[in-house]
Amino acid sequence: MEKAKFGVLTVSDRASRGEYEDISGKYIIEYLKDVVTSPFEIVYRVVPDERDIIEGALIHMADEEGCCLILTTGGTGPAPRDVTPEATMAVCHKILPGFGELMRQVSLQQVPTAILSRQLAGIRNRTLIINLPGKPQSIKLCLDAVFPAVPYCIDLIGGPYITTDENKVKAFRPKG
Ligand SMILES: Nc1ncnc2c1ncn2[C@@H]1O[C@H](COP(=O)(O)OP(=O)(O)OP(=O)(O)O)[C@@H](O)[C@H]1O
Ligand SMILES: Nc1nc2c(c(=O)[nH]1)N[C@H]1C(S)=C(S)[C@@H](COP(=O)(O)O)O[C@H]1N2
Repeated sequence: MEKAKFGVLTVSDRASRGEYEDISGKYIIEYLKDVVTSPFEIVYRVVPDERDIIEGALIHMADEEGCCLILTTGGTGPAPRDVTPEATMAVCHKILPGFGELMRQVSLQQVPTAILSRQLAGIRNRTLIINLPGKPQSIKLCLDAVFPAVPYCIDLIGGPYITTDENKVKAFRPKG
């Protein structure tokens, strides 16, 4: 079975400077280890809220490392330095609006300020990129909502066959 590579990109000025621990990126890694049962390795990076650096990291993870999936956390809000969606849009060839719509919908049940997140998802060649908010408590909620569709999306872009622990996330493949 082909070993998948998953990119985890934390976008945070303060975490990148070491002013606080990157809890969100670590939660994402724990989530993947908990849920995904097919073989994979993680490519992990923490970068500041700088559009060029975020784009460079996304392109490196997609084109050089060959990640089939990149999960970003942070920088999706309306503050002047929040530019993760712009960087994601710039490197993607297709946008998948359903991911952001669903994640905001489930997040709204947790906090009314979920509408402030401009998080989106898109495809760069054979890589699916998904933005998650920076708040650690948003990670599981957002991933639980969208992850059932992630393995099939990776099938459709020609990536490795991803399987999950069905007790945690039931991957849905329309063609069975
Ligand atoms: N990677 C992370 N690990 C732990 N907590 C985080 C992380 N990213 C964000 N947070 C928390 O969520 C809050 C809102 O996230 P947001 O991405 O807007 O951060 P921010 O205030 O712009 O921080 P930064 O200066 O690090 O970019 C932060 O103030 C912080 O408490
Ligand atoms: N599930 C969930 N979504 C959430 C939040 C949250 O606490 N939980 N915080 C919101 C807030 S307050 C902001 S400003 C935006 C953007 O956060 P970011 O800049 O850290 O990505 O995400 C929103 N989405």
